[in-house]
Amino acid sequence: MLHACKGKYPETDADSVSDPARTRAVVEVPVRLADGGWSTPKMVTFHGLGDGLEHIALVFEPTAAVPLVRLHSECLTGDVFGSARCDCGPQLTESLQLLATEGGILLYLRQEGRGIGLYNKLDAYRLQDQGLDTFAANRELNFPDDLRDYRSAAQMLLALDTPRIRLHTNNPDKAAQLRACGIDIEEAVPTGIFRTSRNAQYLRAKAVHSGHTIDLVEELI
Ligand SMILES: Nc1nc2c(ncn2[C@@H]2O[C@H](COP(=O)(O)OP(=O)(O)OP(=O)(O)O)[C@@H](O)[C@H]2O)c(=O)[nH]1
Ligand SMILES: [Zn+2]
Repeated sequence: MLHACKGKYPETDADSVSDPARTRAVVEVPVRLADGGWSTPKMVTFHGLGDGLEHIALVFEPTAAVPLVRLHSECLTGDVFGSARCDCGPQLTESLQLLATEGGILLYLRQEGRGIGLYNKLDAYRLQDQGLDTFAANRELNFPDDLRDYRSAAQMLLALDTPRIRLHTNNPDKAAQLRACGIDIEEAVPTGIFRTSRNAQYLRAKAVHSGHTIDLVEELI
């Protein structure tokens, strides 16, 4: 049973999520890995996710008793086109390789632009090109710093019978929100730091404004 958690913005989203979700379909999808090999995780869809979005899980078996789990928020520019403005592409590549090697679950969450959507993210990029950092650009567009709410992720984990996890992230908000929804996080396993001259300011802003565990290497910034 899902812990009744209020989510991040209870004032605008009054329903607490306490209803369980259930899996809908399971299909095998062969995916190409960074090392040139292949893996065939199970792609899982769901009924009853609270936010109504088409999130998917990729389950790499065999999973450990306490599996490694990556919550990856959608980034069309980085994940699909390899944009160097952020670190999303390399993080996705890293997590797929790791999960294929040791087993675990990737939740691919349809939270483009930290929840503001693709067009708004591209508007925010234009403001960043004028000098605002990624969080100030959100605020200039009248959005909060980060709109993501992970209640559906908690529902997905419980539907997969995975209430206890090791979470692959540098983002403390992901762990805090999952815990508030009753997910037991045994350990936060940090992701790699994929810093380049093009994304250094983006990584710096994440460390400074949202507490990501990313070392600041000032000479690159
Ligand atoms: N609003 C906004 N969103 C961005 C920007 N750059 C990347 N994103 C989004 O940020 C999110 C990054 O997702 P993740 O990599 O899962 O999350 P994270 O907060 O970086 O945390 P970890 O990678 O788990 O440490 C994606 O939804 C991207 O689309 C930006 O400049 N503005
Ligand atoms: Zn990105």
